[in-house]
Amino acid sequence: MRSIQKEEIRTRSEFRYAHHPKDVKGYTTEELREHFLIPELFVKDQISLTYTMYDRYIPGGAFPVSKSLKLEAIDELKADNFLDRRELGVINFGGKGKITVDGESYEIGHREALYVGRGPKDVVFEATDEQPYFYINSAPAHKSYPTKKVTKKEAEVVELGDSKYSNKRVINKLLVNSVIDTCQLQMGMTELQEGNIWNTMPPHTHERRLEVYFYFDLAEGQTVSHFMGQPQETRHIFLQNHQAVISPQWSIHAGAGISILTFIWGKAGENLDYGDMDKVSVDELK
Ligand SMILES: O=C[C@H](O)[C@@H](O)CC(=O)C(=O)O
Ligand SMILES: [Zn+2]
Repeated sequence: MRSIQKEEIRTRSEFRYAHHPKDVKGYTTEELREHFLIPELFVKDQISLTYTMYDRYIPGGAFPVSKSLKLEAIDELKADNFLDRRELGVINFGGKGKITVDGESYEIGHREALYVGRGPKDVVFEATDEQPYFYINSAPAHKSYPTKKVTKKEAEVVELGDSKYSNKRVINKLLVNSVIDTCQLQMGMTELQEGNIWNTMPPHTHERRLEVYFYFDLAEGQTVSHFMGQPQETRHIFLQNHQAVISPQWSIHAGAGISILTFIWGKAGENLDYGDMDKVSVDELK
C-alpha cells in the first residue's frame, strides 16, 4: 500500500488492491482493517481519497474549513483533470457549503447531494458561514451527463424493515437512475429509525458491483459493528463515527450500531439496477 501526500495541492490519496475471498479468510483483525477500513476521510482543509481496484471506485472526503479546495487529478488517474474520464457524486452531511463546477456554483445544504458528470475541469469545494462535510464517491464514466443538485425531496424514498426486528430504516436514493442520469454511480443515504440497530439486514451481495459504506450520526464514543465476507464466511470490523468500509462484490455489507446511525452507500459496476442484489436469508449466515 502506498500513500501520496501532496501538501501544496491539499489532496491526499491512498491506493488499495482488490482481494480473493480465499485470501481474506486468513486475514487477522489488523489485516482486515488495513485492507477494507478507511479510517480518516475528513482532515481539515484537505481532500482525502482512496483509489480502490474494486471497479476503480474512489471514496473520499472534502473538508474545506478555512480554504477552498480544488479537486485535483491524483497520480493514479494519469489525467490532466480529475473528471476527464470520471463522474462524481457528493453528499453533504454537515452544514451548508458551496461547490463550484467550471464557474457555476451550487449551494449544497445538509443531506443534499450533487452529481457532476464527466468533463468539467474545475470542481471547488468551499465552506459558507456553516461547516460542510462533503462525502464524495467517483467512478469511471464513458459519457458526460449534466451536473445536477438533488435534495431529499427529489429522492426516491423507501421504508424498509420493522421495529420487531430492530431494522426499521428509511432509504433515500439520491443519485440513482430513477432520479438522475449517471454512467454507473449510485449513491444514497439510509437513516436508522430510533431504537433500531440493524442496517442492510437481511443482507445481500451483488457480484455486479462493489459498494462502500460511510457511517455517521453515531453518538460520541459509540461504534457500529460492520459485517462483511461471503455469507457463509463472515467477519466483522468495528467502525467509529465518520469512517468508511469497502465492500467487495462477493461480500455482504450490514451493520449493527450501538447508537442510532445514518450511513451513505455508494456503488458502481455492471448495471444501474439498484435492486440487482443476491439476497441472503438470515438463517443461511455463518
Ligand atoms: O446495495 C444497496 C445498499 O447496500 C443499501 O442501499 C442497502 C441499505 O441501505 C439498507 O438495506 O439499509
Ligand atoms: Zn448493497
